[in-house]
Parts: sequence; structure tokens; C-alpha cells
Amino acid sequence: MNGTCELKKRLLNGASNGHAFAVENETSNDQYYANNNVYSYEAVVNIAEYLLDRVPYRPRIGIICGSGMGSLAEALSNPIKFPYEDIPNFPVSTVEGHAGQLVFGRLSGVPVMCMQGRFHYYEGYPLWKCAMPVRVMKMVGVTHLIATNAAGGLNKTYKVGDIMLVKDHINMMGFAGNNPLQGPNEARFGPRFPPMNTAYDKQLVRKAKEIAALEGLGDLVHDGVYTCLGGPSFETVAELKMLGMLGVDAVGMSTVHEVITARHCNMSVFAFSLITNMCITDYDCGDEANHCEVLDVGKLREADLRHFVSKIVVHLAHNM
Ligand SMILES: O=P(O)(O)O[C@@H]1C[C@H](O)[C@@H](CO)O1
Ligand SMILES: Nc1nc2[nH]cnc2c(=O)[nH]1
Repeated sequence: MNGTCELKKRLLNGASNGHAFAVENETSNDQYYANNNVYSYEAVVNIAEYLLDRVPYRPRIGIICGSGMGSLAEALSNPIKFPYEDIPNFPVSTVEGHAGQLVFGRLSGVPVMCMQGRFHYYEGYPLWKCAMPVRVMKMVGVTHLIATNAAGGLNKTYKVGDIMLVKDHINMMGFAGNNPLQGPNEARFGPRFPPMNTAYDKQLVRKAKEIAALEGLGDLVHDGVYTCLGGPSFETVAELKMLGMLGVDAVGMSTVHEVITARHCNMSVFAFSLITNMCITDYDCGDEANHCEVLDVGKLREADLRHFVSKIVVHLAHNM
């Protein structure tokens, strides 16, 4: 690393996305971070610096690969890979179907940064830690996040293998007071009370539908409401019936905390769910949800998803 000025320049470039936030509560936050083992702003900066020192370009698009969708990262040309265990102070992935590395490379010629493996609450990580890599993306210079996930389809019109573009979410864990932004606000990332009514880029959802139609995927694509539950247990029939009444279309165990963290630091967000199983809302059905099925459906849709995401990435690159 070549000096503080260079570091500041890089970080200012990375973080200057139209919002200049006041630096507040720096000293009191430090105490909280130390006591609660929370990543300080500087700790996130250090991780970003580690990556920036080893990657000769700055992607503006970040992709989070959902369960069974790690092959999105395999599509990158000239990949530069960082296994999570090699990145200082990074958590490690513990779930099958999440390789556990950051991959930088080009998708259809566009520089991107991929999380091939994300962190879930049920792995034992608090939500702020699950979402911390989104802040690293921000510090690296990412302005647009594409979050993907595997989810159970609750909307009866969906089929296994469909793609649900997330138009909104219900933060169920937030209802119980669990939010990735809990604790002192770090104003250098964003405001104390970020709005979430515009969390998902509406124009991009519209564009993605057009892209899907053009690419022959139109019949698979819906837009809907996602919710994240803590997991790792799948849902009971009664829970699913309740979520259906609340207006949920797809149920998963991730994404919401990443989106909240991304919007907090003013990143634009596009997210979709691969419907890997239909939620069972009938007591007489003998089937059971299982992770193998989730991974299998990811594999089946591998080529379509790569194609879809690369078209979206190209569109973004031409319109940012
Ligand atoms: O990482 P995502 O949200 O894609 O993974 C889903 C939720 C659980 O981790 C797993 C269940 O099979 O898939
Ligand atoms: N919570 C939840 N997560 C999933 N991920 C993939 N399928 C499901 C599901 O049915 N429920």
C-alpha cells in the first residue's frame, strides 16, 4: 500500500456515490465496536485495501451468488480469486453450494466482483457480519448490487425453475428487532434512518423483464415480494399460510440484510430469486423441502441464469 493520501483518494472515489455523509460519533462508535466485536469503518477499509492492492481495476457491479448459483462466478473471464479464509478478518462460508470466495473478473467484458458464497444468520453470524461484504464492495467502488438467492415459491402461479425479480421485501427478522444496521450508525456509510420503500430499482426490474422476454426467458419471469427467515429449518405449513396472507411470494434465508446494507450506503439494488421448490401449504402433501433439491434446481438453470445476469450486467454498464 502506498501511503495514506492514496488510500484516502481510493476510498473517496469508492464511496463517493452522490452522498456526502457527515462524520459523526466516531469516538463513541469505536468503543462500541471494540466491545461488541463489530467491524469498524477502518476495518472494512482495510479489507477493501487488501483487495484493491491485488486487483488492477475497480468493478462497479457486485454480484452475490445464491445457493447453487455459484456458477455465475465461474463465467468470469480472467478471474482473480480470494478464498474467504485468505482475506484478513473475513468470515468463512459454511454452507454446501457456497464456495466461499470473492471472484473479480469480467462478465461479457464488464468488470464485476462476485461473492461466490454468502453468509447466513443460521450459520451463527449476526446480520451485520453477514452483510459486511456489501460494505467492502462499496469501498472497492461498487455502485450496483445484484443479489441472487434460492427461494421457495409461495405464489401458486410460480413453478420450480422460475425466476422472481424482487420488487419488495418483508423484513420479518426486522419485526423482531434484528437489523444489520443495529448499533451506532456509521455515518460514513449512510444515514441513521435509511428509507426502504425504494429499495429495489424499479426501472431495472422493468428492464430485466424486457431482457428476459428478448432472451426467450419471459415465461419464467415474475416480479414479487421476498421474505427472509432466519433458518436453517424450512417452514411449517402454518408459517407458510401466514406468510402467504401477508403478501409474500417467495421465502428464503438471505438477501434482505444485504439489501438494507446496500441501500444504507446508497448502492442501487437488483435482486432475484430462483424458485427452487414450491412451498408446501397442504398438510396432506408428503413432500418435504430439502437443500439437495435447491442445489439441483440451481444446476438445472445454470446456463439460463448466467445468460440472464450477463445481459443485465451489460445493460447496467451502458447505463450507469
Ligand atoms: O443463499 P441463499 O439464500 O440462496 O440460500 C437458500 C437459503 C438457504 O441458505 C438454502 C436452503 O436450501 O438456500
Ligand atoms: N426459507 C426458505 N428458504 C429456501 N431456500 C430455498 N427454498 C427455500 C424455502 O422453501 N424456504
